[in-house]
Amino acid sequence: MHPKALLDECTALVEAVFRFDHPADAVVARHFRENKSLGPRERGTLSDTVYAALRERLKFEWLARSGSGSKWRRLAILGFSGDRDFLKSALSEPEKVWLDACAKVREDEWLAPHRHNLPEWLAGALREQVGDEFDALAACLLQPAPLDLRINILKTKRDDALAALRAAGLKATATAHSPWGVRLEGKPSLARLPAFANGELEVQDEGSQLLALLLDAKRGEMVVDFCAGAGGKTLAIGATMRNTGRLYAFDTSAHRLDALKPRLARSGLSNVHPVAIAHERDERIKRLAGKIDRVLVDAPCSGLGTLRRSPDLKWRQTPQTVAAQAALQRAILESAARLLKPGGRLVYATCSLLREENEDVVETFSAAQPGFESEAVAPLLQALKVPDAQSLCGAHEGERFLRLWPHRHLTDGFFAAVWRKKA
Ligand SMILES: C[S@@+](CC[C@H](N)C(=O)[O-])C[C@H]1O[C@@H](n2cnc3c(N)ncnc32)[C@H](O)[C@@H]1O
Repeated sequence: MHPKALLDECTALVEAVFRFDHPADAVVARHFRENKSLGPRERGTLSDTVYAALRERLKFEWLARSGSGSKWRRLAILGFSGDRDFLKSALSEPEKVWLDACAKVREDEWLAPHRHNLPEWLAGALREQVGDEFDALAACLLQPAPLDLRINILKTKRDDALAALRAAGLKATATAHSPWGVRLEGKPSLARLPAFANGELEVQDEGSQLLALLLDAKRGEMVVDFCAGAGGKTLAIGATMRNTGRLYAFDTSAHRLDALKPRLARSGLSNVHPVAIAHERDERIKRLAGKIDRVLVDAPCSGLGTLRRSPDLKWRQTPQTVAAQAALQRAILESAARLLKPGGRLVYATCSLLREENEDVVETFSAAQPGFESEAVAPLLQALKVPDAQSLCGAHEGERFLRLWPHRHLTDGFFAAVWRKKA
């Protein structure tokens, strides 16, 4: 594509994504569907440019106050991910002069928001939690996430998977904490690998793998994945159950559960039962009350632990949306808890970094439910032979909760708490 046409296309996509009426990945995917002639390299430039503009929005908007042309074009120029000379061949002379001036702004001229690129309410909440580590956390959230895979333990061993990936020319290493994880360098295309087609590998962040591990579901048990979505954790849990027992995958989105079906077929699991529920108090849940050994509540949340992958969330979430999520999280947790039999394990998890969706929800539940005993996470992970389990649980919280931070653990941000239902 001609440089001028590609920059125009980037500008249009930046404008569409910055309406923030839909998730950025959905807007980008729709643009690609509607423009089938775009090649892989052009698609790469378009999505990288849009994501760069989302990540560094405050810095770019500040720079874009000078210059000419539409704001969206200036953001697209600043975020443009392709070759510099290629970009310059699409620019007018005044734009080239402006871009050179932008490159000369010194580090000490930036104000704090231009460095952290977070809305003030979120920067304040994170600073309160991590203190001196705030700059490291903010810098980490501006980087793209690595590509993690989970091996299907029903079909392969990690060493064999690593050897196969390396033989295919990929740079693959074992993840530091998850026993099932493989981290890949770069953004290789995975579709062509036979190990994907035959269900030996799935894409899943290392942190997400640790949540499924923490449930510790066993052979022959009755287990519920209450907010299963497209089944990232369901697949891992089904494999730990060695394809025995019964694993219900509940979700209010039938659409998301539909996306689980081809993944299930690839995985070789036949113990999973997807069930679309109307809401968390659905009749079908009541029928299973008191019969379940383990329940995972991977609650709908702000997703602010995944900003490396979904930087639009920091602009789409507000204190009001977070408060609404927290209310829903409390309702789901309370309802899901009714499923457990005495001695059963309840795991509450989010991919949020905010106390309001994590510790606060947990404290409210514990106070209202004396029949549930809180269990410290670090010893549970140690028993599961997770290396450095204590370091994943945050010294300040007395190792009670899993607390994964992108800058500390190089995973997405995750939280988990565990209870045992008293006999
Ligand atoms: C964090 S996502 C789940 C991700 C999934 N567990 C995975 O590992 O891929 C939260 C899910 O909760 C679902 N959800 C929202 N409200 C719900 C409710 N009231 N009851 C059950 N699930 C709900 C959403 O549709 C969404 O799929």
